[in-house]
Amino acid sequence: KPISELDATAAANEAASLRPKLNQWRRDYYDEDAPNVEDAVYDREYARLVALEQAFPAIVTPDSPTQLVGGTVKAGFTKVQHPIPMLSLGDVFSQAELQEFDDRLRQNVDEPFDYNCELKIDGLALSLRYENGKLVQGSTRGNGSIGEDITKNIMTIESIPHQLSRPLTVEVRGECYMPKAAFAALNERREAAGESVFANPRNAAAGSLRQLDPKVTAERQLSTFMYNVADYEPLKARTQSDMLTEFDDLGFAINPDFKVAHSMADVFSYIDHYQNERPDLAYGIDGIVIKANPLPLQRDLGATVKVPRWAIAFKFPPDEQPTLLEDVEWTV
Ligand SMILES: CC(C)(C)c1nc(N2CCN(c3ncccn3)CC2)c2cc(C(N)=O)c(N)nc2n1
Repeated sequence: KPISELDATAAANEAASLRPKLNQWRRDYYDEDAPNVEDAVYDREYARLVALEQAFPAIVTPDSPTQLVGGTVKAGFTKVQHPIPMLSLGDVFSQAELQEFDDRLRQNVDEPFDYNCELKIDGLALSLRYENGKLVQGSTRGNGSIGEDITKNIMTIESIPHQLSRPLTVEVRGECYMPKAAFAALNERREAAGESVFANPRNAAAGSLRQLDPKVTAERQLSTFMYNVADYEPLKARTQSDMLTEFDDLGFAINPDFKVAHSMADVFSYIDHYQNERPDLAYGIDGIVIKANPLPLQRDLGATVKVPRWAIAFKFPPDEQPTLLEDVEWTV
């Protein structure tokens, strides 16, 4: 009914029925990173509550989502356009398919080249923009072209430098993840507090990054491994492996387990090694990524609609049953 036809009691009753729904939807959206309702529905119901409370200020309650820190709950984060899109990755599921990727690629490239092998960290892709060496913006990958501005949240992540060792203007991309031990401890805390637990470290990282309140992000022990750049220009590196080393020099966290492969035999032994090593890693991985090592070759080969011709992910079978809390090595 139009607000003008309501009296204070009717308005208070309607508002009282809206609040728990909106609060639950918000928790699902921001904590679980698993929205249970379309943004449009959330926005419509939220707008109705705001209108009711504006028409009848006496019905406002402290737990109303309209009363949250920093004024009204924003229906979402500010959107960010990625000037250079964040690509997806093609994937293969067997060494035979990987060999086909290599055969196909070498048909189009006459000079020999190495691959750089990297662990495929199971987290959330993000992009960090620096101007003259100063961190100015952090954003999620989103759909590759439009992401969310999470600058305030990523400022709380220790492994993300606020100032680079050189005054570069560069946009660096990587993965934000939650280490397995931090994930287990967080779920233990949430379980003890009667809150819902996260299904896996990737959801926990996503939910922790997309918190409206940066103070919550700060206590979630997130970390990063950076692995790509929007534009190679500002860097000295001429290969993927040198770029990772240069990222380290600049102050970024990179995954140390990368390895240059001079043959597919090298790639296969890297895969076998980390397929065995996987349970002992401090963080989740869902495969490995192999990339043509020469950066000029990456540039020349470019990408198809959304995936680079010069890189492919080899996916492991889905993780075995998640580690039961009792089995986790507790780090005090
Ligand atoms: C720069 C390229 C495109 C080759 C690239 N893309 C990646 N990803 C793309 C797909 N991504 C994605 N995410 C969500 C939805 C669709 N695609 C998530 C990142 C990489 C991810 C990792 C990693 N996880 O450790 C890595 N070492 N290297 C990557 N390299």
